Amino acid sequence: MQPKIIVKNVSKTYRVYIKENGVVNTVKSFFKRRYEYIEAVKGISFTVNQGEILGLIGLNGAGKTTTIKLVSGIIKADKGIIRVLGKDPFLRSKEYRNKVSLVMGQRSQLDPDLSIIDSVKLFASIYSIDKREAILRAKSMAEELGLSEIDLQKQVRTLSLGQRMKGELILSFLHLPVVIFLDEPTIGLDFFTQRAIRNYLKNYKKKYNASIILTSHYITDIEDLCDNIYILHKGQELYYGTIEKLKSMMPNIRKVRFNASNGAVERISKYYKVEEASEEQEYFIRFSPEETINVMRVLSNEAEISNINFHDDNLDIIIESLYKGAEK
Ligand SMILES: Nc1ncnc2c1ncn2[C@@H]1O[C@H](COP(=O)(O)OP(=O)(O)OP(=O)(O)O)[C@@H](O)[C@H]1O
Repeated sequence: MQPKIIVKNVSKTYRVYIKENGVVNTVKSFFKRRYEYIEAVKGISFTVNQGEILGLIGLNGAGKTTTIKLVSGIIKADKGIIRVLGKDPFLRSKEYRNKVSLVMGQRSQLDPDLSIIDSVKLFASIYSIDKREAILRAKSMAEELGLSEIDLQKQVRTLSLGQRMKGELILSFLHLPVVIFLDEPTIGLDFFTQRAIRNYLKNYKKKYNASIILTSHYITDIEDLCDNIYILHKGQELYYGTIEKLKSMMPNIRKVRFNASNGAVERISKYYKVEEASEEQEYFIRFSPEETINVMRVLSNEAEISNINFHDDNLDIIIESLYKGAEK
């Protein structure tokens, strides 16, 4: 069977107008505009089969949202081929729109003045779904997501972020799409809401054999949901394949995170490369499992350590190492 989503050698460059400072320069730029070119995505290729979830991973600005916009047909690629359900998504035919859905975690389709159920009724008429059937679907989806009947009736602007996101999903899945694009669907949500959304997506994929592309900065989303991952770095492919293959490709890495004084860090640095963590006075060392005893010895000899934490070769450590390798 043909993959439901095909992306072949796709590139996208944005042209940004450079605004000059000062009156003279503004007048000059009226005649000769200066532009900067941002190569957001460079020659990316992947496919998504029926019943598959592909996770798009990358640092801020890596090109994830651009990729989602290209594949969903919001913007046009400069180069390459994109096919979704055999069609060019940029043409956005009615048939295509009826089978596809796009959820952007940071942009809402819900009208803040209406309730979720009112929006559901509106969407039902747009997608020509029987109103009663749409309400039944919405209620059953709400139950699965842990959203109460009362929440469905409340004005959207009074709902919490998590409740709104659940409403967003109900609306986006109402027409039972078979291809779904999700850009950071769990952003800013608490642990329980994230889990409810993950379970919902997993069940939906299974029930409707849907093909899904998802971006997320949360490694749990990626590990829990994705059959394949595509790691983007500066608009290009850094890795494409399963999580298991990625783990088997990388040397076994462990990481210890600890708090220590500056003096202690200096002493430990004689033995191991100490890296700064995001929090103040927090540091970490990467090492192979065979070195564990030695690392513990160095740390206990050289410093008064508070708050020590060991991690095994978690996916986040592996991906971080990949990024570091790409920077060398
Ligand atoms: N409409 C636009 N015009 C100009 N440049 C853009 C536009 N959209 C994105 N970019 C640039 O393209 C690059 C990729 O951006 P993109 O939003 O795709 O990254 P991302 O991986 O989704 O980032 P984040 O994780 O921060 O959301 C960035 O340098 C960004 O500034």
